[in-house]
Amino acid sequence: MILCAGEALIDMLPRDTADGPGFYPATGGAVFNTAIALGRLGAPVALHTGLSSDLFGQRLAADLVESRVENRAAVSDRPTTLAFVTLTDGHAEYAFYDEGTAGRMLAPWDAPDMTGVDALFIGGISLAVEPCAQAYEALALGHANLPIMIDPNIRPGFIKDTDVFRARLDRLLAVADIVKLSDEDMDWLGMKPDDVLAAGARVLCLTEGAKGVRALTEDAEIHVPAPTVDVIDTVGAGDTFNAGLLAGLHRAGALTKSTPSDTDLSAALELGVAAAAITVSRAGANPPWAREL
Ligand SMILES: OC[C@H]1O[C@H](O)[C@H](O)[C@@H]1O
Repeated sequence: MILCAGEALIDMLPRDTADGPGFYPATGGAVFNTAIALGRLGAPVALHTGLSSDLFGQRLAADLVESRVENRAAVSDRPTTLAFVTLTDGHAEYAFYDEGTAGRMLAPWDAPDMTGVDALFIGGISLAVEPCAQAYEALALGHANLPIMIDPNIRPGFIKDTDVFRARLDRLLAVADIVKLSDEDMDWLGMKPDDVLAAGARVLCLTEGAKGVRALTEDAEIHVPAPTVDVIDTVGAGDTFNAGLLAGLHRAGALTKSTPSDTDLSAALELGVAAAAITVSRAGANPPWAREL
Protein backbone atom coordinates (compact mmCIF):
# COMPACT_ATOMS: atom_id res chain seq x y z
CA MET A 1 0.00 0.00 0.00
CA ILE A 2 1.39 3.39 -1.05
CA LEU A 3 0.47 6.11 1.46
CA CYS A 4 0.18 9.54 -0.18
CA ALA A 5 0.49 12.42 2.29
CA GLY A 6 -0.25 16.03 1.39
CA GLU A 7 -3.01 18.44 0.43
CA ALA A 8 -6.52 17.70 -0.83
CA LEU A 9 -8.32 20.87 -1.85
CA ILE A 10 -10.74 22.43 -4.30
CA ASP A 11 -9.39 24.01 -7.51
CA MET A 12 -11.60 26.84 -8.72
CA LEU A 13 -11.10 26.49 -12.47
CA PRO A 14 -11.79 29.39 -14.85
CA ARG A 15 -14.84 29.14 -17.10
CA ASP A 16 -16.56 31.81 -19.15
CA THR A 17 -20.24 32.16 -18.39
CA ALA A 18 -23.02 34.08 -20.09
CA ASP A 19 -22.43 36.77 -17.43
CA GLY A 20 -18.66 36.97 -18.02
CA PRO A 21 -15.63 35.21 -16.55
CA GLY A 22 -16.36 32.78 -13.71
CA PHE A 23 -15.00 29.78 -11.86
CA TYR A 24 -16.22 26.25 -11.17
CA PRO A 25 -15.04 23.89 -8.42
CA ALA A 26 -13.08 20.71 -9.16
CA THR A 27 -11.25 18.40 -6.77
CA GLY A 28 -7.50 18.98 -6.66
CA GLY A 29 -4.38 19.38 -4.58
CA ALA A 30 -1.15 17.85 -5.82
CA VAL A 31 -1.05 14.84 -3.52
CA PHE A 32 -4.79 14.19 -3.75
CA ASN A 33 -4.36 14.13 -7.55
CA THR A 34 -1.55 11.59 -7.29
CA ALA A 35 -3.59 9.38 -4.96
CA ILE A 36 -6.61 9.47 -7.29
CA ALA A 37 -4.48 8.57 -10.31
CA LEU A 38 -2.82 5.72 -8.39
CA GLY A 39 -6.24 4.34 -7.49
CA ARG A 40 -7.37 4.55 -11.10
CA LEU A 41 -4.22 2.71 -12.18
CA GLY A 42 -5.14 -0.12 -9.83
CA ALA A 43 -2.34 0.46 -7.30
CA PRO A 44 -3.09 -0.14 -3.61
CA VAL A 45 -3.18 3.42 -2.23
CA ALA A 46 -4.29 5.46 0.78
CA LEU A 47 -4.38 9.24 1.37
CA HIS A 48 -3.38 11.05 4.55
CA THR A 49 -4.37 14.70 4.67
CA GLY A 50 -6.30 17.22 6.72
CA LEU A 51 -9.81 16.87 5.37
CA SER A 52 -12.77 19.13 6.09
CA SER A 53 -16.22 17.84 7.02
CA ASP A 54 -17.76 20.64 4.89
CA LEU A 55 -19.42 20.01 1.51
CA PHE A 56 -16.15 20.31 -0.39
CA GLY A 57 -14.50 17.86 2.02
CA GLN A 58 -17.36 15.43 1.46
CA ARG A 59 -16.87 15.75 -2.29
CA LEU A 60 -13.14 15.02 -1.93
CA ALA A 61 -13.92 11.98 0.24
CA ALA A 62 -16.46 10.72 -2.30
CA ASP A 63 -13.87 10.96 -5.09
CA LEU A 64 -11.47 8.87 -3.00
CA VAL A 65 -14.08 6.13 -2.68
CA GLU A 66 -14.87 6.26 -6.39
CA SER A 67 -11.20 5.87 -7.32
CA ARG A 68 -10.54 3.12 -4.74
CA VAL A 69 -8.27 5.25 -2.54
CA GLU A 70 -8.37 4.35 1.15
CA ASN A 71 -9.16 7.45 3.20
CA ARG A 72 -6.72 7.85 6.11
CA ALA A 73 -7.36 11.57 6.56
CA ALA A 74 -7.68 13.46 9.84
CA VAL A 75 -11.13 15.07 9.58
CA SER A 76 -12.01 18.41 11.18
CA ASP A 77 -14.76 21.02 10.85
CA ARG A 78 -12.34 23.66 9.57
CA PRO A 79 -12.99 24.75 5.95
CA THR A 80 -11.50 23.24 2.79
CA THR A 81 -8.56 25.03 1.13
CA LEU A 82 -9.45 26.72 -2.18
CA ALA A 83 -7.03 27.30 -5.07
CA PHE A 84 -8.17 29.83 -7.69
CA VAL A 85 -6.61 28.91 -11.01
CA THR A 86 -5.71 31.26 -13.86
CA LEU A 87 -4.62 29.85 -17.20
CA THR A 88 -2.30 31.48 -19.74
CA ASP A 89 -1.91 29.36 -22.89
CA GLY A 90 -2.83 26.32 -20.80
CA HIS A 91 -0.19 27.10 -18.15
CA ALA A 92 -1.72 27.28 -14.68
CA GLU A 93 -1.07 29.75 -11.85
CA TYR A 94 -2.70 29.42 -8.42
CA ALA A 95 -3.96 31.75 -5.69
CA PHE A 96 -4.50 29.79 -2.47
CA TYR A 97 -7.04 30.50 0.27
CA ASP A 98 -5.80 28.33 3.11
CA GLU A 99 -5.82 30.43 6.28
CA GLY A 100 -6.97 28.14 9.12
CA THR A 101 -8.18 25.41 6.78
CA ALA A 102 -8.44 21.70 7.62
CA GLY A 103 -5.50 20.93 5.35
CA ARG A 104 -3.19 23.61 6.61
CA MET A 105 -3.94 22.96 10.31
CA LEU A 106 -3.04 19.25 10.19
CA ALA A 107 -0.73 18.68 13.18
CA PRO A 108 2.08 16.18 13.78
CA TRP A 109 -0.09 14.31 16.32
CA ASP A 110 -2.75 13.69 13.62
CA ALA A 111 -0.57 10.81 12.47
CA PRO A 112 -2.10 8.29 10.05
CA ASP A 113 -2.71 4.57 10.53
CA MET A 114 0.36 2.92 8.95
CA THR A 115 -1.11 -0.59 8.71
CA GLY A 116 -0.05 -2.24 5.46
CA VAL A 117 1.92 0.80 4.24
CA ASP A 118 5.00 -0.23 2.25
CA ALA A 119 5.88 3.06 0.55
CA LEU A 120 5.34 6.78 1.11
CA PHE A 121 4.67 9.62 -1.32
CA ILE A 122 4.92 13.09 0.22
CA GLY A 123 4.75 16.48 -1.41
CA GLY A 124 2.85 19.52 -2.48
CA ILE A 125 2.47 23.03 -1.19
CA SER A 126 1.81 21.58 2.27
CA LEU A 127 5.57 21.38 2.78
CA ALA A 128 5.75 25.17 2.70
CA VAL A 129 3.22 26.10 5.41
CA GLU A 130 2.88 25.51 9.14
CA PRO A 131 1.80 23.46 10.95
CA CYS A 132 0.98 20.85 8.31
CA ALA A 133 4.54 20.90 6.98
CA GLN A 134 5.74 19.67 10.36
CA ALA A 135 3.21 16.82 10.23
CA TYR A 136 4.38 15.64 6.83
CA GLU A 137 8.04 16.00 7.70
CA ALA A 138 7.54 14.00 10.92
CA LEU A 139 5.82 11.28 8.90
CA ALA A 140 8.72 11.01 6.44
CA LEU A 141 11.50 11.18 9.00
CA GLY A 142 9.70 8.71 11.27
CA HIS A 143 9.36 6.15 8.46
CA ALA A 144 12.67 6.57 6.65
CA ASN A 145 12.90 2.77 6.57
CA LEU A 146 10.19 2.77 3.87
CA PRO A 147 10.81 3.70 0.23
CA ILE A 148 9.92 7.40 0.01
CA MET A 149 9.16 9.56 -3.02
CA ILE A 150 9.08 13.34 -2.65
CA ASP A 151 7.76 16.01 -5.02
CA PRO A 152 7.94 19.42 -3.38
CA ASN A 153 5.86 20.99 -6.18
CA ILE A 154 7.51 24.35 -5.43
CA ARG A 155 5.26 27.39 -5.82
CA PRO A 156 7.49 30.36 -4.93
CA GLY A 157 4.61 32.79 -4.27
CA PHE A 158 3.18 30.44 -1.65
CA ILE A 159 6.30 29.89 0.45
CA LYS A 160 5.80 31.68 3.75
CA ASP A 161 9.38 31.41 5.02
CA THR A 162 12.07 30.56 2.48
CA ASP A 163 14.75 29.58 5.02
CA VAL A 164 12.44 27.26 6.96
CA PHE A 165 11.17 25.68 3.74
CA ARG A 166 14.67 25.19 2.34
CA ALA A 167 15.93 23.59 5.55
CA ARG A 168 12.92 21.27 5.59
CA LEU A 169 13.52 20.23 1.99
CA ASP A 170 17.15 19.43 2.79
CA ARG A 171 16.04 17.10 5.61
CA LEU A 172 13.45 15.46 3.34
CA LEU A 173 15.90 15.03 0.46
CA ALA A 174 18.17 13.13 2.86
CA VAL A 175 15.52 10.42 3.39
CA ALA A 176 14.00 10.37 -0.11
CA ASP A 177 14.68 7.50 -2.51
CA ILE A 178 12.89 9.06 -5.49
CA VAL A 179 12.70 12.82 -6.04
CA LYS A 180 10.70 14.54 -8.76
CA LEU A 181 11.53 18.12 -9.66
CA SER A 182 10.68 20.36 -12.60
CA ASP A 183 13.11 22.69 -14.39
CA GLU A 184 11.66 25.59 -12.41
CA ASP A 185 12.08 23.70 -9.11
CA MET A 186 15.76 23.07 -9.88
CA ASP A 187 16.29 26.76 -10.68
CA TRP A 188 14.58 27.82 -7.46
CA LEU A 189 16.62 25.36 -5.40
CA GLY A 190 19.85 26.32 -7.17
CA MET A 191 20.71 22.60 -7.27
CA LYS A 192 22.27 20.47 -9.96
CA PRO A 193 21.12 16.86 -10.54
CA ASP A 194 24.29 15.51 -8.92
CA ASP A 195 23.53 17.51 -5.75
CA VAL A 196 20.14 15.78 -5.42
CA LEU A 197 21.69 12.33 -5.90
CA ALA A 198 24.48 13.18 -3.48
CA ALA A 199 21.85 14.15 -0.89
CA GLY A 200 20.62 10.54 -0.94
CA ALA A 201 18.11 10.06 -3.78
CA ARG A 202 18.47 6.91 -5.87
CA VAL A 203 16.32 8.28 -8.69
CA LEU A 204 15.87 11.91 -9.73
CA CYS A 205 13.07 12.59 -12.20
CA LEU A 206 13.34 15.91 -13.99
CA THR A 207 10.10 16.76 -15.74
CA GLU A 208 10.59 18.92 -18.82
CA GLY A 209 7.00 19.73 -19.83
CA ALA A 210 6.20 18.86 -23.44
CA LYS A 211 9.72 17.42 -23.86
CA GLY A 212 9.00 14.59 -21.43
CA VAL A 213 11.06 13.42 -18.48
CA ARG A 214 14.71 12.71 -17.75
CA ALA A 215 15.50 10.25 -14.97
CA LEU A 216 18.93 10.06 -13.42
CA THR A 217 20.42 7.40 -11.19
CA GLU A 218 24.01 6.92 -10.11
CA ASP A 219 24.69 4.84 -13.22
CA ALA A 220 22.14 5.81 -15.82
CA GLU A 221 20.28 8.62 -17.52
CA ILE A 222 17.00 7.73 -19.21
CA HIS A 223 14.99 10.15 -21.33
CA VAL A 224 11.36 9.41 -22.12
CA PRO A 225 9.68 11.83 -24.53
CA ALA A 226 6.10 12.95 -23.88
CA PRO A 227 3.41 11.93 -26.37
CA THR A 228 2.24 14.88 -28.48
CA VAL A 229 -1.20 16.08 -27.44
CA ASP A 230 -3.27 19.27 -27.64
CA VAL A 231 -2.86 20.90 -24.24
CA ILE A 232 -6.03 22.18 -22.59
CA ASP A 233 -4.40 22.87 -19.22
CA THR A 234 -1.36 21.64 -17.31
CA VAL A 235 -3.18 21.32 -13.96
CA GLY A 236 -2.21 18.02 -12.37
CA ALA A 237 0.26 16.92 -15.06
CA GLY A 238 3.17 16.37 -12.68
CA ASP A 239 0.90 14.72 -10.11
CA THR A 240 -0.38 12.22 -12.65
CA PHE A 241 3.17 11.55 -13.83
CA ASN A 242 4.11 10.72 -10.23
CA ALA A 243 1.24 8.26 -10.02
CA GLY A 244 2.23 6.49 -13.23
CA LEU A 245 5.83 6.21 -12.06
CA LEU A 246 4.86 4.89 -8.63
CA ALA A 247 2.25 2.49 -10.03
CA GLY A 248 4.71 1.14 -12.59
CA LEU A 249 7.47 0.59 -10.05
CA HIS A 250 5.06 -0.93 -7.51
CA ARG A 251 3.63 -3.32 -10.09
CA ALA A 252 7.18 -4.45 -10.99
CA GLY A 253 8.12 -4.96 -7.33
CA ALA A 254 10.71 -2.22 -7.84
CA LEU A 255 9.38 0.37 -5.37
CA THR A 256 12.05 -0.39 -2.78
CA LYS A 257 14.98 1.25 -1.02
CA SER A 258 17.24 0.08 -3.90
CA THR A 259 17.79 1.64 -7.31
CA PRO A 260 15.33 0.11 -9.80
CA SER A 261 16.71 -1.63 -12.91
CA ASP A 262 16.82 0.52 -16.05
CA THR A 263 14.10 -1.72 -17.55
CA ASP A 264 11.69 -1.28 -14.64
CA LEU A 265 12.43 2.44 -14.41
CA SER A 266 11.93 3.00 -18.16
CA ALA A 267 8.58 1.17 -18.14
CA ALA A 268 7.38 3.16 -15.11
CA LEU A 269 8.47 6.45 -16.71
CA GLU A 270 6.53 5.53 -19.88
CA LEU A 271 3.41 4.97 -17.83
CA GLY A 272 3.97 8.31 -16.08
CA VAL A 273 4.30 10.40 -19.23
CA ALA A 274 1.34 8.63 -20.88
CA ALA A 275 -0.91 9.36 -17.89
CA ALA A 276 0.29 12.98 -17.72
CA ALA A 277 -0.34 13.47 -21.45
CA ILE A 278 -3.96 12.46 -21.02
CA THR A 279 -4.38 14.78 -18.03
CA VAL A 280 -3.08 17.85 -19.89
CA SER A 281 -5.40 17.14 -22.81
CA ARG A 282 -8.44 17.63 -20.50
CA ALA A 283 -9.61 20.40 -18.19
CA GLY A 284 -8.74 20.05 -14.51
CA ALA A 285 -6.45 17.83 -12.49
CA ASN A 286 -8.53 14.66 -12.39
CA PRO A 287 -10.32 14.22 -15.72
CA PRO A 288 -11.75 10.75 -16.32
CA TRP A 289 -9.07 8.83 -18.22
CA ALA A 290 -8.30 5.43 -16.77
CA ARG A 291 -9.97 3.35 -19.48
CA GLU A 292 -8.29 5.33 -22.26
CA LEU A 293 -4.87 4.83 -20.69
O1 LIG B 1 -0.31 20.11 -9.09
C1 LIG B 1 -1.59 20.60 -9.39
C2 LIG B 1 -2.28 21.01 -8.14
O2 LIG B 1 -1.49 22.00 -7.55
C3 LIG B 1 -2.25 23.02 -6.99
O3 LIG B 1 -2.01 22.97 -5.63
C4 LIG B 1 -3.69 22.73 -7.39
O4 LIG B 1 -4.47 22.41 -6.31
C5 LIG B 1 -3.63 21.59 -8.38
O5 LIG B 1 -4.66 20.64 -8.27
